[in-house]
Amino acid sequence: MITLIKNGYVVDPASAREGKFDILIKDDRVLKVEANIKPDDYKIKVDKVIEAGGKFVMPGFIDLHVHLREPGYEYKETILTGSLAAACGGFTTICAMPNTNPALDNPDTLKYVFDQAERGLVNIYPIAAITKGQEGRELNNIAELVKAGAVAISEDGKSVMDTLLYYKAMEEAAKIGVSVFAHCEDKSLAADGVMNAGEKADELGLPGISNAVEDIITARDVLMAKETGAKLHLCHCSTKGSTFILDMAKQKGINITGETCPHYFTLSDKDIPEDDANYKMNPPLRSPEDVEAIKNALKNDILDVIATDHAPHSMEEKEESMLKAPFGIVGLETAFSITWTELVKTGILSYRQLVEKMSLNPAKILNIDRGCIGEGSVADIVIIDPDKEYTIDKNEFFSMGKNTPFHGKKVYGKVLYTIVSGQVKYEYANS
Ligand SMILES: NC(=O)N[C@@H](CC(=O)O)C(=O)O
Ligand SMILES: [Zn+2]
Repeated sequence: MITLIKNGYVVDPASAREGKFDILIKDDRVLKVEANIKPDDYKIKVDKVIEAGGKFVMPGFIDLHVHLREPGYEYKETILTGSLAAACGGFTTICAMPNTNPALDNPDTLKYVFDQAERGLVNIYPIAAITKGQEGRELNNIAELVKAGAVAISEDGKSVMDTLLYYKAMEEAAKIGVSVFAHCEDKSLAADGVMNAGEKADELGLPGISNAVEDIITARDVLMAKETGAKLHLCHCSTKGSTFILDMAKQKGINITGETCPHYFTLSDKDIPEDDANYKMNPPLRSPEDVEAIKNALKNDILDVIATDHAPHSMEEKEESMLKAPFGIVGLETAFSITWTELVKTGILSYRQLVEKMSLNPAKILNIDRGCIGEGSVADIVIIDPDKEYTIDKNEFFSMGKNTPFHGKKVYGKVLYTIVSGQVKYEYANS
């Protein structure tokens, strides 16, 4: 199968290519990237031509932080529906977090995820839990889980509060060379908080979560990464303090990367209109000052990754008050357009930086051969109309989760095609 993508504006930081190019794909691989490819010159018969007409062509996005809810919470999302949402959002690879039921803490459950993923539309890589049942008491056999296909280890949903246990996990991770994805939250300090501590929480009469809840564990985890030599990746950074710690750690040569999510550079706690659980996620929406710090850290490449933390829940669960509803919002189908609108169109990020943070850097962190459009690389590609304006409508999501604070938001940037291993897995109906 030979596919030719013609006249795309290619942005590929890995090869330092940016400009008008054609891309020739043979089966699952990129064969050639050149201006004005004439297949006849290579005596090649093209089966499919995609006329990109100047639209953006980028390496498929890679999401390091997705909750697929399977096994155990299929009423919220399944691996199949999550993968549909991913393809629609331009993601060709997603990482599944381990807080399922049972947790991804044993090879059999990992195998179950891989089996389900076969039916999915995109590449799905599981992240294994650090402790048995994510209960924070007993370490899993990390080597065995990595051998079974886990691309990273994480206790996401919570922190490993037992410092000695986490230290041992980091030592083991360092030995094996697998990344540790850290959800930084001091549970005792967070207490029963449901939103950012501050005026808005007071106004709504809701218990708050201070920045220190995140910053204290961020500092602890960074220090442990320094001592153990583990590769640490900070999940969903939301505070000014965490970006400061990340910056310092990088300056000291600690092996560390950091991610944030679109909601943390778009919304602050001031934007929460009322007690509405579509604005409830962990960590919470912070102050406008934190939002500015997150944007600056992205601009200055202190934050390396934009992930979604796609966390679907059922309508019934999210119709509850903020006190009762579970933490989390969906993000796979809105991440690109929000990032494009809020950061690229405003000049905060360049095209190159967007691709680095949504594709190349995640690939590097996972140590996988993706995130680029070089000759010989896997043909995971997304084609985007940067000028298409539309209104986010949760009812159009492929995801089973409709829990988003972005319903009704006007955005730019529509995914036209998502190509996984040379095959078109999603095509926008009106393109
Ligand atoms: N982020 C959230 O608010 N929720 C996540 C857990 C997590 O990523 O910490 C979930 O699993 O629902
Ligand atoms: Zn988390």
